[in-house]
Amino acid sequence: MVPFRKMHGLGNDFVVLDARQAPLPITPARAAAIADRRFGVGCDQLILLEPGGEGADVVMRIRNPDGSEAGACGNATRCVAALVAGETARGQVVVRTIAGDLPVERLPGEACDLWRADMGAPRLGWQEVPLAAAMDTLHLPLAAGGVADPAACSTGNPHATFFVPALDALELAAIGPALEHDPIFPERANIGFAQVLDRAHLRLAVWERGAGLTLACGSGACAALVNAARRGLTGRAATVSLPGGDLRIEWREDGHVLMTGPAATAFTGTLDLEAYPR
Ligand SMILES: N[C@H](CCC[C@H](N)C(=O)O)C(=O)O
Repeated sequence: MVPFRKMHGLGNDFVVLDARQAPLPITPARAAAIADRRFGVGCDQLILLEPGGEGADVVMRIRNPDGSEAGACGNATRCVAALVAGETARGQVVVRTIAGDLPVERLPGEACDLWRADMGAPRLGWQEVPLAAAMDTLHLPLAAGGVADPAACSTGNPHATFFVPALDALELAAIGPALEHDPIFPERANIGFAQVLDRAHLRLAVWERGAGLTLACGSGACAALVNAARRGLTGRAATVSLPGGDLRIEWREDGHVLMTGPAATAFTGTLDLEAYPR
């Protein structure tokens, strides 16, 4: 039996497995089976912890419920930092991902601690998102289901942000899949739908690559603020209100994006890996 920790960031939920002491055989098929909400434990992403090494406290690998690996997961970054900080009683944790090292700082709070992750600088070039051809990443020639003209960037994973007048008027589950899989995104993309409430407040819902609609998407909130600021719709800092709650996002003058929000453990348990497909 293998212990796991069920965590979430604003309801974007994770099964966290710990392979820091010994490797765990987690194939894409096994990750998908564990993430299944009926036949497995159920989660938006499966998070595998590996030993950190020089300059990082922990390595965080990220698998979507379809088994695909992602380079970033903002909400899980805060959760993993909270888990490691709880073990070490330190207020700073460096989480290493395949897209880079993310320093996270604990912000002690009355009701609950908040965690501020430095998600690094967004990648704004078409090849960095990536997109299928050279184009202006501020205005993509893409439209579907009543939305059009998104901006795109990478925050360690690919994001497109559509700016819409009324989020509630959209059937996101109807239009998300086709946009996620549009050939303009050679690695697919996370699709954000953002409503600008004022220059310091966005509403956002995200159809996540490999996962579908989630209650929150940390990297998507970072991408939405960056894309909004690039278009002059907001300043360089805003509250991003997602269905699961609020994140504070700041695109610092040095180019780094800071994401501040909560992290929580819902429960712990054990699972029999051999009961899941290899
Ligand atoms: N579905 C995303 C990974 C999870 C991102 C999200 N849960 C977050 O908090 O950033 C992708 O394939 O790039």
